Amino acid sequence: MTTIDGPRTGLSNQAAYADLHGFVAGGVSSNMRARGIIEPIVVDSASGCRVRDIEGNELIDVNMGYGPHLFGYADPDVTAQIAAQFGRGHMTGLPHRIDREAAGLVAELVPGVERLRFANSGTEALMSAVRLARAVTGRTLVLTFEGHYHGWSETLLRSRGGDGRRPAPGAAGMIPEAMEHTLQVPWNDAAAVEKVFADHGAELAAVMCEPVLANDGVVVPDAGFLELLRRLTGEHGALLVFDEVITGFRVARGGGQELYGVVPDLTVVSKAMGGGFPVAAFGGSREVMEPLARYEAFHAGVYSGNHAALRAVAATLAKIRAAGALYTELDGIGAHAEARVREAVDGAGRTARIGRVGSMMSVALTDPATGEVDEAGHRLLQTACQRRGVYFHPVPAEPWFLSTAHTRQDIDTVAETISEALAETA
Ligand SMILES: CC1=C(O)/C(=C\N=C2/C=C(C(=O)O)C[C@@H](O)[C@@H]2O)C(COP(=O)(O)O)=CN1
Ligand SMILES: Cc1ncc(COP(=O)(O)O)c(C=O)c1O
Repeated sequence: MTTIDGPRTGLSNQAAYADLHGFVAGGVSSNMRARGIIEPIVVDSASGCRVRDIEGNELIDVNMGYGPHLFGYADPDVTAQIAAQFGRGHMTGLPHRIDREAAGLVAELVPGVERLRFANSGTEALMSAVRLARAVTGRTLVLTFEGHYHGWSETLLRSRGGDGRRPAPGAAGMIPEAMEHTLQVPWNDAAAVEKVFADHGAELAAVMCEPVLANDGVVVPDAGFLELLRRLTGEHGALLVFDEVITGFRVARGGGQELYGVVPDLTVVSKAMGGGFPVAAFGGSREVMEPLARYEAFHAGVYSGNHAALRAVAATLAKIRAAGALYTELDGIGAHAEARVREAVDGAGRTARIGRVGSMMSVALTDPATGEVDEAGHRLLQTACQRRGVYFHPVPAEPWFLSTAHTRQDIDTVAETISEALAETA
């Protein structure tokens, strides 16, 4: 029986990460996550709000795996149930008794979901949601917003900006025509949205957004903006799609649509839904999902809705549903973090842009003269903090994701570390 925690190799983080590059192209299986590694760190284990690297260092983590862990790493309630499912068979490819419980919980907690399909990742779910919107409306055009990330599929991986608001493909190897059916406008730009509908209203299959932008720092919708999207899509026969991969079960029990009281036609959820297990879902009203119920629209995936994933969903959502004061608690932790980080930055005579909704918070050092994000200064701060036992993402666009595992003392330690690091990097 091989143990999962064999003896440490004795390699340094640097040496182990260099070795890893010999086998995993880029050292990590995501370009997005490769940006998160300036000073190499190779994890040995994680629990609560801490990761331990292979050198034996323990760090307080506020990136927390990019958002799935409302209750911290290795939550015993969820992990015990997933482990038990593996012991009972976790992938038969057949309908399972856990399917009803998991789907029922999503439908109960998310206002806009009556019926859904499960998938393995947010990218898959969003790709499928857009395909369904095109099938339902018979149209192809999709309106997106700058900075909003909807995964890396062929028609959704966009660059910023774009002539005439048509973005360029976001990666090498994408077909040049990949964005032919995609428009993009700045977030919170009501005039630009109105113009798109004036010019293309009859062609639009969908308008897609993160109800709270979380991939370009945390930027909330302007008052009335989501309502504008809801009104215009309704008037023009387009579907409103909320990408709640991050905000779902994070900013409120029912996600951004509950927090802001705007219900989309299609919702995509992932991350917090599975408590860190890879799983996603897209869903909407019975009517919108009917083409899939009749197999007239297409979605597949041999692992979609596998029993381990749905056990993770059922365990996580049952815990969320039962925790009456969860979002008050998470907001309290976030407010404490915001206050202490502001104190640390002010105390160092520096400036920062902080955006926060509940336990999701972006912190970006800024140039006091221009107010623009100081990317280089932020990276220096991040490295200095990581050396002192605190990990946050070196790219300021990536939010902090706090959890019930973060105590006030942990947050105070993070803020004190930032103070020390700012003094060092002044
Ligand atoms: C709002 C939103 C997301 O934030 C999102 C994924 N987010 C991230 C993906 C990362 C990665 O590919 O390693 C890490 C983070 O940059 C980011 O949170 C996705 C794609 O989900 P997935 O990565 O599961 O295919 C869709 N919508
Ligand atoms: C040969 C082959 N390629 C691709 C896929 C798609 O993989 P997934 O279902 O994980 O998306 C499958 C799934 O059965 C397959 O058999």
